[in-house]
Amino acid sequence: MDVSAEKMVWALLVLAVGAACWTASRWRRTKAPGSLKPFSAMPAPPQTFPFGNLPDLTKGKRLQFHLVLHNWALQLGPVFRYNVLGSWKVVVLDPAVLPAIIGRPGLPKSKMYKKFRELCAWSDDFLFTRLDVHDAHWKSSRKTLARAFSADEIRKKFGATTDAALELATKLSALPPGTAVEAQDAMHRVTMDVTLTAGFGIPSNAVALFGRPVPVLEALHYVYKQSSLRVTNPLVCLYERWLPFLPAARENRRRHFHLYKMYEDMYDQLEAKWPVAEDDNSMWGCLKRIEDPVTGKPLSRAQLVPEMAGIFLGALDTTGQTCAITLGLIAGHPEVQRRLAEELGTRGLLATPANPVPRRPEPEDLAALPYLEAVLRESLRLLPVSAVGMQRATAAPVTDLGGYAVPANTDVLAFVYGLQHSSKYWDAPEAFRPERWLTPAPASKARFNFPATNGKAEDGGAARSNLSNASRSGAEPRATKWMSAAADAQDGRKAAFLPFSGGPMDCLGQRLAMMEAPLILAILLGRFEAELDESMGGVEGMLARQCNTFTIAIDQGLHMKFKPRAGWLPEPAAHQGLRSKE
Ligand code: HEM
Repeated sequence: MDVSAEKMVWALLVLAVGAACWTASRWRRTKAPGSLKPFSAMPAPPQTFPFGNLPDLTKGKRLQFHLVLHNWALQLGPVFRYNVLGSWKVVVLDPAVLPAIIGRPGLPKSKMYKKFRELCAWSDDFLFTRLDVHDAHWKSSRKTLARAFSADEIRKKFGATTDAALELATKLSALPPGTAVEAQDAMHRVTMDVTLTAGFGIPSNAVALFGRPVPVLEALHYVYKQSSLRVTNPLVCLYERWLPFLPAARENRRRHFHLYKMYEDMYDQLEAKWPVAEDDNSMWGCLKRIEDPVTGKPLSRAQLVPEMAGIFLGALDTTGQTCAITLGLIAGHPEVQRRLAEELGTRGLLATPANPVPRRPEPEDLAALPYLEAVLRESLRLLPVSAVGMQRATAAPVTDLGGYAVPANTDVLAFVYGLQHSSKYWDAPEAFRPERWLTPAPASKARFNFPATNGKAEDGGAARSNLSNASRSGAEPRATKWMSAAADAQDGRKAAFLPFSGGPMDCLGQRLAMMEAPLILAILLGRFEAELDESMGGVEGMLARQCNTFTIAIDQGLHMKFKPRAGWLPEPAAHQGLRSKE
């Protein structure tokens, strides 16, 4: 055979193999309904008539829905279903199946949101707005908002975050020795100040009011808790709908309207005071530039208030809880705290008698704190704020989920807590071991890093996010990359770590979160030794009180003491952000 004929044979062979792979993958995607196992064959926990599994889900005083699901997953495997009031829900924690839920094209989120809204909201509510990739409005909004999360924009928020954390440090240092502080509340104040002042240009003084109530936070937390309660137990909202004059129903309605009113006020302040310049890529600037995909015009007030509320909601508790929980875990593991202090010391960020006023951190410091990064990752693995995970609903009558046919309109859950606690992917999954993130992958591979991009548009989400780089890198579109990482199911760090979700709808603010959280932690831990208050019963006591109130939280408070480090001279508060009247 001459050379050209041989080349031809090889080319044909390659084409034939390519065609076979393509056909096989098409066949897999369009597998005939008959080749799927029936929905009834999917494992399920035993039910109690007539409420299905409701008694299990509502048992006990705490909202520990994620722990009930985890327990079922241990018994039933990575794809199972449970029943509440006659309606089936599917739970998935198999990385190979997750792309069919949250990858592209994935399942629509809007159907699930519609149900959620019916359960939890009292009007055409402002709480949940961002729908799904099948929605032209979502596309237009995500693309425009991405500029607000570019590396340049995140760098701009570094100063405001530093100010807010330093101001909190000053407040903590003024407390009488041994005072216990509710760490979740303290952290929410910091993230609220950062989001409002640096994100929207709205004056905020939640940290300055430390020790006194902040109405927005109180309203938000009430609404979160009540909404989580109603999702776990839909009977609550049924009887409230039928008996709206009940005191509990009236209180819930009142708080919802209070929160909506606050959002409206916030919008009015912005509209009146902050006209948006062409190059304004603040959150408010980007929101104002979103165009209605149907009319091509900027969004109306009625469309923008929910968008603004969505960002506010996405930014506050998620990062605040992550910081608080990480502090709690560090306080409960003195050896981790010691090692962190050493690392901060190498950068001049630790208060000591020889360094009484640690310098202000610079953006570049974060990339040089690999152990802090490992601690944060481990905290996001052990207690991910979105513990229950990503909820979607099937659109088509038969969807292939792990080989099972799932009927249309079924709720499906990509169960993050179960995935991140699976012994299939993690050694000793219940242990807090930051070291698992240090080897064998060098810490330099993924880090807190937001290089200047000179205004180039980019998605602030996973494409270039720090934590998710473990599973995504290079130029490949992120959904594809993430899916192939999911297929590489042996390394938990690649396949089974989704605190910010995955696929096209992943967290838009993750890069901001991964600037805020380590910076706040570095500032506080450089100045204080964190301790759990005796009332917590140690780290075991803290973990036993984990609950779900929209984000994961520690029920009845995460009470901690912050002992100033020897030699530290507290800096005067240098809050340079916008202040509102106290
Ligand atoms: C540690 C902190 C955070 C965690 C763990 C977290 C986690 C998540 C998760 C799990 C989702 C759901 C994605 C899905 O449904 O597939 C999400 C969505 C979102 N997050 Fe975050 N988040 C955090 C911080 C933030 C911050 C600081 C912002 C800033 C505004 C933010 C903005 C958003 C937005 C806008 C979405 C909706 C994305 C979309 O629909 O396209 N998040 N986040």
